[in-house]
Amino acid sequence: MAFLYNYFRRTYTTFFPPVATKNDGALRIGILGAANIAPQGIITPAKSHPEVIVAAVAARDPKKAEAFAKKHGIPIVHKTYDDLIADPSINCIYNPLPNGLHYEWTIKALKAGKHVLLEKPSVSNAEEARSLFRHPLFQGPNALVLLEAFHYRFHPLWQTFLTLFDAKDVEEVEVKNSLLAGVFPRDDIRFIYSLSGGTLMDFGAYAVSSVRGIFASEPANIKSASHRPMPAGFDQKCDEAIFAVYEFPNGGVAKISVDLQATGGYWFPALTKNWPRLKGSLPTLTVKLRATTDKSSDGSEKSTQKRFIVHNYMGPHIFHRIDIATTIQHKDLQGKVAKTENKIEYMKVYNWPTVQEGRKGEEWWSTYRFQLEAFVNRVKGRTGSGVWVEPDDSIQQMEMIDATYRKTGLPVRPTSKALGSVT
Ligand SMILES: NC(=O)C1=CN([C@@H]2O[C@H](COP(=O)(O)OP(=O)(O)OC[C@H]3O[C@@H](n4cnc5c(N)ncnc54)[C@H](OP(=O)(O)O)[C@@H]3O)[C@@H](O)[C@H]2O)C=CC1
Ligand SMILES: O=C1OC[C@@H](O)[C@H](O)[C@H]1O
Repeated sequence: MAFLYNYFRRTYTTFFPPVATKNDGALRIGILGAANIAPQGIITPAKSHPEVIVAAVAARDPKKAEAFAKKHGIPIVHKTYDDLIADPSINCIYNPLPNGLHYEWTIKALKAGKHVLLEKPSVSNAEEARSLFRHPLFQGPNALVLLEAFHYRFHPLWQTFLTLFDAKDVEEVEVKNSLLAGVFPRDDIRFIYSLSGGTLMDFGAYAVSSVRGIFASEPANIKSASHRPMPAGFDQKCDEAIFAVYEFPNGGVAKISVDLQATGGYWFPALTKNWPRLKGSLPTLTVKLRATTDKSSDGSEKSTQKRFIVHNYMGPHIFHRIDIATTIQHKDLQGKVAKTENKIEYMKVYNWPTVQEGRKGEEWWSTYRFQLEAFVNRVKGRTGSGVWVEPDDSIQQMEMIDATYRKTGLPVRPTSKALGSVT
């Protein structure tokens, strides 16, 4: 009972947090577009942050912007994105536009002197990423802050998980992310090539980012990559599902399997193959370490194999669990398995044990709230938890996405025209 009470209390507070009194010097954030993700990504997290005010929004249709502002209590509505960026009362921009517009509007915002919290994936491809993250604007003291919003990385679950093993010992990783068919219509921004859509750019970007984090390196080779195309009549340059196998420099292998329109998996497949599939909807990641062997003085051997399963690494504030499974095999002098022991432990992480500087956070903080804390700390020159998505990390992420698309035979997502003009 106490467990259920705590679960509901924590989850309720995540979505309806206490509203903090705003400090003098609070950052004033403007939102580009009345985006679906904005309430979750910035508006709710900002409520409990004493140093953040969501002060303005602009949308292509001013009426839509007005309605959005009214609903979320945003005081300023600008007629255009350019007006929002030019507003001298705004010092930070949240950019949740479709992927294909990330580059253009982020460069414009930075050039106007604003810090930018940029939705993932940062841009359309590695060419854009190099141009953006290595921009001369970031050189010199008091440089602006730009963060690719890989929110899951900022939650203590992810960072604690990474401390449970040494990256060089990882043998196999498997990431499965799927979403049941119909959640996003097939003409959604996620499936429009000119807006840099594609499953690999969406849920797939988390799969790529997480395996890079687990191996703490970039893949040496893409062994295979394939996709399920969009159905006839929809954008054939977009992947509805993506499957890839990567080989890492330590000899380990990662498999990703990501589907944004999952169907089937029921009894009577011929009748049910088009039914939306709920099973497998929780993003799940499995990590198998290389077995280690200890020899005793009498010549017998003990081999230990560890496996971790992380349930819902993408949204741990709603639910998560790490399963730590250990198999120990005792071998006799002839090398025959004399005894096998299986142990399983479960782990949940909602807090940092300590942070170098600043607030530790609350157990009800969402990934987005932890991310906002880190963003503000960086703008204010504080260390905080120390977690960050470094510029080279964002570039390498896009390099791996591009290489995967090439391997499938699909084109790399298109480079923005702004790359040549708004530099
Ligand atoms: N961090 C996370 O958990 C999530 C991140 N995302 C990321 O956020 C971004 C936006 O996703 P989401 O909020 O779901 O998207 P939306 O469909 O809500 O689109 C976002 C904004 O983009 C503009 N827009 C929409 N369609 C078009 C179009 N055809 N052409 C030009 N502009 C368009 C609209 O701006 P306007 O209001 O001005 O019309 C809209 O408000 C993506 O980069 C996505 O990857 C998405 C979901 C979750
Ligand atoms: O980042 C994301 O996370 C949640 C998903 O619903 C969405 O498609 C994706 O963009």
